[in-house]
Amino acid sequence: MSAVERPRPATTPPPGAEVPVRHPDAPAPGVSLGAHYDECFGCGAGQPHGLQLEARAGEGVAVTAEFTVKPAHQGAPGLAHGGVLATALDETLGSLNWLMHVITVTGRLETDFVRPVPVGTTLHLDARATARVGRKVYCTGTGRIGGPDGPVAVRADALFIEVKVDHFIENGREEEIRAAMADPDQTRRARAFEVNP
Ligand SMILES: CCCCC/C=C\C/C=C\C/C=C\C/C=C\CCCC(=O)SCCNC(=O)CCNC(=O)[C@H](O)C(C)(C)COP(=O)(O)OP(=O)(O)OC[C@H]1O[C@@H](n2cnc3c(N)ncnc32)[C@H](O)[C@@H]1OP(=O)(O)O
Repeated sequence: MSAVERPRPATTPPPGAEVPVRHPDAPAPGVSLGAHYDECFGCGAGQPHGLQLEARAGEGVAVTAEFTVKPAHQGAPGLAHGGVLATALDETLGSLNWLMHVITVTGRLETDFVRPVPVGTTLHLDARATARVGRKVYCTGTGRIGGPDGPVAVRADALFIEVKVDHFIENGREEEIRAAMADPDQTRRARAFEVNP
């Protein structure tokens, strides 16, 4: 099959896709984004074994983040589990929502594991949105070890799909949805994504 006939990978934007736009009210570069949900396994402080990943706004539609691998994140002895590293990328890519003021969920996440990541390592992550087509946001990210300019240990290309807050209200377990809706701070955070003039 020639390159022309081969189907385009789902994470590769089609020609003519829109360039993602930074929302005018997006947090300034360097500002910490905080957790979108306190119980989130990726970023919430309420999950002791979670990643507790901390993301900051970057320039344009980009973010940076750090995550330190804990003993609870092992796959092989002394090494991070690949699924945990994919979660770190997923969470960092998901944080791009704050920059565009949209709510998106992961549709597809393609991850390359390039180097093993030992327990105790701080993974320096970055992500940027590369294209938008309708509800689809194309994005890419890397995780480096030894510093923000260190070698790449993991990388991912992803396709996120825009949803409304109802996506969570209709699909989440009632107990947690009720608690989230009763929490004014949570409602404020969800609104910050949805207001998109
Ligand atoms: C007040 C209470 C509220 C509390 C809420 C709290 C906070 C909310 C705020 C923010 C939270 C949001 C994000 C958090 C950030 C980071 C966390 C990490 C991110 C995640 O971890 S998030 C969890 C994992 N994620 C899922 O749980 C998704 C499960 N899934 C679905 O819910 C559906 O599947 C959905 C909605 C994705 C699509 O469903 P749908 O019916 O709406 O739309 P449809 O299928 O028509 O797709 C439309 C176009 O996307 C293309 N498309 C879709 N899926 C594709 C795929 N997989 N590959 C290639 N293309 C795909 C189609 O081909 C079509 O393309 P086209 O338009 O070109 O035809």
